Amino acid sequence: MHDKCGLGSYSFYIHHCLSPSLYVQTTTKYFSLLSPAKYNPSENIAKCSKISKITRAQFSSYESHPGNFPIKIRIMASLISPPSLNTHLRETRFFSTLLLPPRTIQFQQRCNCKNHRWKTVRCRATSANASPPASTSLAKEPHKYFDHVIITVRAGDGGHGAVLNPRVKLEQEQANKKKKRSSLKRDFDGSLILPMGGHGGDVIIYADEGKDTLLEFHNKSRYHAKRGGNVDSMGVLTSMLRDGLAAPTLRIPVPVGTVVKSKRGKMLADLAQPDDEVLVARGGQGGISLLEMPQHKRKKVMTLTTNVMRDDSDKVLVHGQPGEEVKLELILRVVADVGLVGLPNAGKSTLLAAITLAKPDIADYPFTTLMPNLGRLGGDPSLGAGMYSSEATLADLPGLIEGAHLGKGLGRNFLRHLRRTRLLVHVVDAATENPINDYRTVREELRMYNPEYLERPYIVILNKIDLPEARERLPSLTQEIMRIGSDGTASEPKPSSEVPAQLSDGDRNERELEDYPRPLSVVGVSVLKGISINEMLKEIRSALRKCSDSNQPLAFSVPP
Ligand SMILES: Nc1nc2c(ncn2[C@@H]2O[C@H](COP(=O)(O)OP(=O)(O)OP(=O)(O)O)[C@@H](O)[C@H]2O)c(=O)[nH]1
Repeated sequence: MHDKCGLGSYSFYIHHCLSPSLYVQTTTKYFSLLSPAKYNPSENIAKCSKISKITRAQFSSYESHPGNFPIKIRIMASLISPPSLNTHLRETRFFSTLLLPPRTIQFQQRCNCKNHRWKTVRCRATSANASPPASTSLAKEPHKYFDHVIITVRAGDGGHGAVLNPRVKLEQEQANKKKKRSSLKRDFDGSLILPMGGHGGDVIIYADEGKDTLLEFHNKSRYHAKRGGNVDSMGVLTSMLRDGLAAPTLRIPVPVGTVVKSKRGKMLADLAQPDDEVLVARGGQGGISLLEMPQHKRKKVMTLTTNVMRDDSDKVLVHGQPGEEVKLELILRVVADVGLVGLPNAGKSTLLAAITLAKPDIADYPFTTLMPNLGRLGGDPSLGAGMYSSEATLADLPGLIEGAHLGKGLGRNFLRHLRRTRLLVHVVDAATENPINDYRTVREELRMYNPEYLERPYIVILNKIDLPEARERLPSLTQEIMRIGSDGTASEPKPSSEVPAQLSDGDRNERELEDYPRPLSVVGVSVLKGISINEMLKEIRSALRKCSDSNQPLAFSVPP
């Protein structure tokens, strides 16, 4: 609960299921101004009757998370049709203090039992701008939340124009005109250029290299840009009047590789490069200013300017336009050239730490890695100018186990992070009971997720050859792995875009692991003890160059 709440929007977390016929009954004298209001789910809006000075209040944004409480209802209170700008400002200040502080709120819900027609539901109120209570599961299980979130953004409303009284200004100006001197600016058609309310702030989402995950958006899922400034006037036309200040654009940073979708699933942008950005909500336009004239003077003044307010309906033009509000789905797809896959404990994180500056968690228990870790692999200086072609970003993904595609272990959601990779590095623990079986298990899980992954070029790293049982088996394991797969396509990988055209879905499902390409190479290493690391690096770099030569889809363009 937050003490500081002004005029604006509030979130009510209701720890009970609510029926659609919801009536609001509040306990504090402040909120009782809003009651009773009927929530209408079909329109998603409910208007309060005009009570006291609050002329409009509405429910908006009814969000229900299936099987997951609380239900969130936002109430917005605002004024309509202020008689003039000055009174509007006074009233806004008045309400800001009047609404302090809403503490508890009771909702009454229709009850099924005969004795009680109404059931009272007590709720907590927080400011919509403040963070909702931090979810414990978010802290305990970040891997479930780091790459997907739904947020709501609202652009700023336009600032209000002003209703101005020209008093003697226009007559004065007429006299000045005769002397060829004018203090008021005019448009080409002769109408006065009167000040406008400031434009509401837009909302932009941009890719920031400093961000890794979408976790913070689970704590704060609503973003509001500021509203434009009102025209600062005392209601009198002077040549000193200025436009209201435009509100700054609200820029929301997200990790590189974030896909922005509208709530209906329409793709808005793929922010795959640093500083890529997308405008997601436009701020409202500022209101215009008009001259207020008594009826008998109107005809005369309208010969001088068209900016004369004719009737009450013109007042709408003085109000700033509301800013757009949109619900967005953010999906993070890690941007990496190389994806490390393998069973838990195979040594993927140790490998990443050995060849890049990344510092992932390493431990001898499964699922140490909960979220993808990224590391940057430098180019090979011996290649001269071509060294940049072997630079790459490596992503260490959480381990896969048999049945991951059915949700076992950490599930298979991480596999979406392989989508942008152009090379896979399959790490196999060569010291286990049956490394070939382990290898097949992971390949099978990849196939179940997306058969296209098996057509990507890949190399196999047989790890832990410092251990005697692994060292002895290395030649036979290498041979056996090279036997699994078909010829040709691995050494000359086809662009992934070509593959769906060649194969129908039915064909893909019937294909065995043996029908997919063989690895480009199999290398035995010990990443912990530093055995054959250089040989492994050579293979990774040469595979990367082959991918570039064959125009594989790149995670992002390699620097020239
Ligand atoms: N003997 C030996 N142990 C290794 C080697 N590489 C890694 N290990 C050990 O294997 C264990 C697991 O290593 P990780 O790098 O955490 O394995 P991972 O594949 O990232 O595991 P998850 O995070 O569960 O996916 C750690 O105790 C490492 O010290 C190696 O070359 N030789």
